[in-house]
Amino acid sequence: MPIASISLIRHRAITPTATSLFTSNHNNLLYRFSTLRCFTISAKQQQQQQKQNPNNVSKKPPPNKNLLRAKHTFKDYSSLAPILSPEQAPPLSQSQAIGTVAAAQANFMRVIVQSGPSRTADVAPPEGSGIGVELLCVVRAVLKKIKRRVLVGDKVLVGSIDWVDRRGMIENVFQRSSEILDPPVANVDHFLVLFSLEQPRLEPFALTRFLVEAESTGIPLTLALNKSELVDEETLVGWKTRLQSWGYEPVFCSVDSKSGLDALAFILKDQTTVVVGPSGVGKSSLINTLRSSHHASDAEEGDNWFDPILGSKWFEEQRIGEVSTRSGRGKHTTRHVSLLPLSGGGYLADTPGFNQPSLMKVTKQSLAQAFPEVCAVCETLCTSFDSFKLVFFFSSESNAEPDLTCMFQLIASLNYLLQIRKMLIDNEPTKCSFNNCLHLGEPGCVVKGDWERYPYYFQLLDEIRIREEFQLRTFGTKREGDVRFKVGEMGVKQAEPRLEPKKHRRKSRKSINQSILDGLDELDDDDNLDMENDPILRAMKENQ
Ligand SMILES: Nc1nc2c(ncn2[C@@H]2O[C@H](COP(=O)(O)OP(=O)(O)OP(=O)(O)O)[C@@H](O)[C@H]2O)c(=O)[nH]1
Ligand SMILES: [Zn+2]
Repeated sequence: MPIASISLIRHRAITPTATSLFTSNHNNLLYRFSTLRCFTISAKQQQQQQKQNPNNVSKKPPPNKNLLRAKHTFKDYSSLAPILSPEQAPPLSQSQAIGTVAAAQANFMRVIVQSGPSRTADVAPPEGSGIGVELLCVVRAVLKKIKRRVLVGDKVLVGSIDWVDRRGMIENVFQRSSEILDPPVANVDHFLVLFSLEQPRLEPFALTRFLVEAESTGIPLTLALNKSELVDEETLVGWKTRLQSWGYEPVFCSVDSKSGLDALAFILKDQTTVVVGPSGVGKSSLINTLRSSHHASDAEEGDNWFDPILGSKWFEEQRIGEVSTRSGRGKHTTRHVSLLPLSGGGYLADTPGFNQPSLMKVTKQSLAQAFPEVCAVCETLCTSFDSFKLVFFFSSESNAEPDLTCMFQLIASLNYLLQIRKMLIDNEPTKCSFNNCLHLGEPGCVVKGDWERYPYYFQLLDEIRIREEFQLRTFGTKREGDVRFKVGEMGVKQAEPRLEPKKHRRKSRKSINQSILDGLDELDDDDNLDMENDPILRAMKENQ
């Protein structure tokens, strides 16, 4: 604590705005050092600019001594920079490298580093060889203090690397392109929603739940149906037609008869894919088969694109569970997640034990957007709009003389599409008379109940409504993440801990779920609900 107080006093000399950034909260104080880092960077940049362009010297203000002193004072925190942007390539020392967190175990993270400065050839892979090295890393304590969480899938800056013992320390995290909660994985590019046609039998409502959960993240998904050898051709065709009407093109596969696996391997290449689906459908079996050299079509036999630590086992075969003969379900219980490197490039994450999508991120208003069949018209138009942009781009890039007639036609059509798009955006997400329409037969609603999954939509909407009402009572607002983002100095996005009122500790998910269940019981005998005006309750009554 004394160190923090001294820093605060010195910092007061810098600038009044910076002083106001400080609070007495110790966590916040630590976080603010990262803001301070921006000040010191800009002072350095100014100096560099002056060196490069000496004519400008007189126009620039003299270097602020206080800023330089601040830099000196906080040099111990020099690597606590703002979150790094994905394209950023910070200069690396001999003991630093950039890598991907592939697994988390207790206090250690396994990081596969790919890029780094030129290092001694016998301990580190040659630069540009494409071969990664596994390092066992701890997370720098100060990152934990400011709640800059490191997740599996994160791109990280590793420092203090001992290339012989394969140890290092995660010093900073790059900004994520995506983040999912169940299981917690960063930078996911793709979901593989895997179900089996039999053992356990494909259930349309369970499938809908998984699809809705995946759709709600906005991350692209592929739907694959395993154990296809257990059903006849007629069943396959039936499911294909049915799923097409939901807006999906399923990939049929069978780990046992090795069918459909090349198509899947092609789809998964060079992406970080999370495989989701109920227990017992064959997720682990599929992952093991796809990772075996037999199915890495582009990789040479035995070609391991990363060099594991001697004796480490986390990336080896996934455990395959038995299917319980009584329930037809799998028996997995472990809940941990690792990114398993695919030999041809990319990663796969298994999700054992994450068998019930929580739908925590789905709201009443966003639910309809997770059903592709509801906004099918909208999507077709948007897709044609995007391909149109592409055509336009190419024609203007070509070296040939521009064909004016063609160009005018293009512009006219572009205008037309823009108008349609505007119309759609104005009416998004529902195209109904009022934009918070829940499609439950409200006046002016264009979505009728004539689609197969309407009852599922209805059921999920009811579930989400109950949860939202409970959250509103309990937390006063809808729950959001524990970190909020602020655009700081130089437009850099920075994470800031979001503290719960009164308590500075986050409740465990288990206790939140438990309190939600308790609350739901209370809610059932509550008569304060607005029965008259609630569209879901009204529609339920009408459907009875
Ligand atoms: N008939 C048949 N059985 C399969 C196929 N693929 C996997 N299985 C079997 O299905 C059972 C469950 O497979 P797992 O890979 O453990 O399933 P999982 O989805 O990973 O299950 P959890 O780990 O519990 O989430 C195992 O007995 C597999 O041998 C297939 O294509 N056909
Ligand atoms: Zn509507």
